Amino acid sequence: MAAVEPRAREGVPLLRIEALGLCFIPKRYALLDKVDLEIFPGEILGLVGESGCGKSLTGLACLGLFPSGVKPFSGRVLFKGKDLLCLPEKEVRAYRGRRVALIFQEPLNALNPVFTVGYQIEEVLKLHRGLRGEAARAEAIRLLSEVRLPDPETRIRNYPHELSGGMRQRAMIAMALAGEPELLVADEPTTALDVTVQAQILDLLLELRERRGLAILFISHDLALIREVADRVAVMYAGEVVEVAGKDELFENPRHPYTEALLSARPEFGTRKLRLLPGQVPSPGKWPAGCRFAPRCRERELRCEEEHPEMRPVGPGHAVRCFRR
Ligand SMILES: Nc1ncnc2c1ncn2[C@@H]1O[C@H](COP(=O)(O)OP(=O)(O)OP(=O)(O)O)[C@@H](O)[C@H]1O
Repeated sequence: MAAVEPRAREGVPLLRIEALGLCFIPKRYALLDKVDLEIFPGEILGLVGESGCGKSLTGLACLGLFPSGVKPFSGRVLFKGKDLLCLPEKEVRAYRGRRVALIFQEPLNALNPVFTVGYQIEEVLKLHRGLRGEAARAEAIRLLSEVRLPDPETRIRNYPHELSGGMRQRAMIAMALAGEPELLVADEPTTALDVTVQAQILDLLLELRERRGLAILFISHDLALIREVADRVAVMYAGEVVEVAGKDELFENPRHPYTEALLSARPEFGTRKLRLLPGQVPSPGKWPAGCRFAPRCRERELRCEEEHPEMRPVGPGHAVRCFRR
């Protein structure tokens, strides 16, 4: 796999999430609370945390998408300074796919089984770039070869079920690129793939970032993967970001006890031993009043159980939500 050079955060963020809170309306409890994130042009931001921490909801929010029953109750989602939460739905639709695109674990959920791969990519080209007929077909073939789908002239006539898992993932990436987005939200994009195909898709994403200057929000529960691709990393726990830092800084100098625990929960090299974190992420609606990680934290003190910590800078580009670090 190609080595990734760490990047400096340059200029103004492409996307800035500010104090975003999401509520599950039927039960009236928060799913995300005061989430802050910045994604800079051309960078890969890794978003990591255990299942249920809120990674996917944060990823969807980058597209101004909220599952049914889920509504924002605070904050802003600014793309180049424009708040998606305040735009009329028509404008948000034009933004989705054109400015920001989404790929996820299961391409069969993104690709429609009754249309050919080519037809579906051409539909995006028509919608977002006004391409039709021969021009659209030629561009669809070019996109499929850009994502290294073998024999794109033939594959374009295939239905999704006629492709292997890795090929479908490539076709979904080609569809995501069709609107020429500046940001790609990749939600566990390689989790369902076997290890070899996984490495090929990661390489492809790195290549696309180089060639297109694409920024990527790379969501994964797997820190080893994040380490391969990300420039910076944000760690989520129970609906909030608890640590953010440059990749090397986070891996070499983790500050939050949760980040440390996640790092030590990785399988040790050459063994199959996995040190698991005791306890579970508290469910939404059952977050403790103080630090949400306190019940699982060996270093907790009285203050951690009583007060909710805010994010605090601890070094250049490094912030942590912990009183003790
Ligand atoms: N449509 C929904 N309605 C109600 N609750 C939801 C909905 N979607 C997500 N949640 C809840 O919000 C919390 C965060 O979910 P999210 O899918 O963002 O977590 P995640 O970190 O991506 O986890 P995973 O890795 O398992 O996908 C979870 O407790 C989940 O059960």
